[in-house]
Amino acid sequence: MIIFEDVCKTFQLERGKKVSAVQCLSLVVASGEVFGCIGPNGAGKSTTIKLLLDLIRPDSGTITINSLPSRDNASRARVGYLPENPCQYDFLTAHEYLAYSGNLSGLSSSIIAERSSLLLEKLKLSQAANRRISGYSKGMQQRTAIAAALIHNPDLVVLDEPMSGLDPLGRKLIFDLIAELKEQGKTVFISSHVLTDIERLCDRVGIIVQGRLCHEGQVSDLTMPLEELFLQVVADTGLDEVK
Ligand SMILES: Nc1ncnc2c1ncn2[C@@H]1O[C@H](COP(=O)(O)OP(=O)(O)OP(=O)(O)O)[C@@H](O)[C@H]1O
Repeated sequence: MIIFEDVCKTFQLERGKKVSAVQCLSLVVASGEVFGCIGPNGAGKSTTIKLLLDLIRPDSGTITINSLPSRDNASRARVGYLPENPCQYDFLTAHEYLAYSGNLSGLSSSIIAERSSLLLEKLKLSQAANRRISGYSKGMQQRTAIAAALIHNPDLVVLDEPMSGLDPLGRKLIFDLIAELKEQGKTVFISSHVLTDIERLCDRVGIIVQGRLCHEGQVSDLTMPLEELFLQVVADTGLDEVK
C-alpha cells in the first residue's frame, strides 16, 4: 500500500521564483490496485513519482510504501520503476543490462537468467538481446527499460509514461504486460497521457492539475469517457493554459 499524507513540493527557480509542483497531496493506493495518475503537461505527475521513490524529498508531508517511510531504502527493495526518460548504459546489450539490473537487486545468476529470458521473450527483444542498446530504436530502448524495471519481480511497479515512443505493436505488448501484472495482484502506479489505456487498465484514477489532486475515483464509476472527464476537470480549475 502507498500512502501520501499532505505532501508538498516546491521548486525554487531563478530570481526568487518558485513553482509548487505538488500541493497538499493526500492519496492512498491499496495493495493489488492499478492506479492511473493523469494530468496536463507540467501538472506534477513525475514529481509525485519521484517523491514516492525518494529521488527527491518533500518540503512537508509523509509518504509510506507498505508501512515503511519512503526515505527508508528497504521500502524500495520490492519496487520496480520505469522513469519518464530512461537512461541506460547503452554500450551494454539488453542481456548485459538486465544482468546488471538484476545484480543491483541482489538476484542470483540463475534467477537473472530465468527472469531475463522470460522478459526478453515477452517484450519481443530476444533476437536483439545480444546487440548493444545504443543501436536500438526508441521503442526497443523503452521496452528494455521496462524489462529492467521488472527483472526482480517487484510487488509495486511504478511506470512513468510506459507507452512513450512505442508503436501500436509495442503499446499492445506493454498493455498486455500491465494487464498480466494486474492479474498477478501487483500494485501498479501508472502516469500516462494515453487515457484509453488508463481507462481500460486501471481500477482507480487521479487527475492532477497544477500540483493538486482535483479528482479521484473508481474507473468503474465513470459516467463519461475519461478523456471527457479529464477536459472537464481541467476546465473547472480554470488552469487550462497549455504547457
Ligand atoms: N527539478 C525541477 N526544477 C524546477 N522545476 C521543476 C523541476 N522538476 C519539475 N519542475 C516543475 O514542476 C512542475 C511539475 O513537473 P512534472 O515533471 O512533475 O510534471 P508532469 O505532470 O510529469 O508533466 P509531463 O506530463 O509534461 O511529463 C512543472 O512546472 C515543472 O516545470
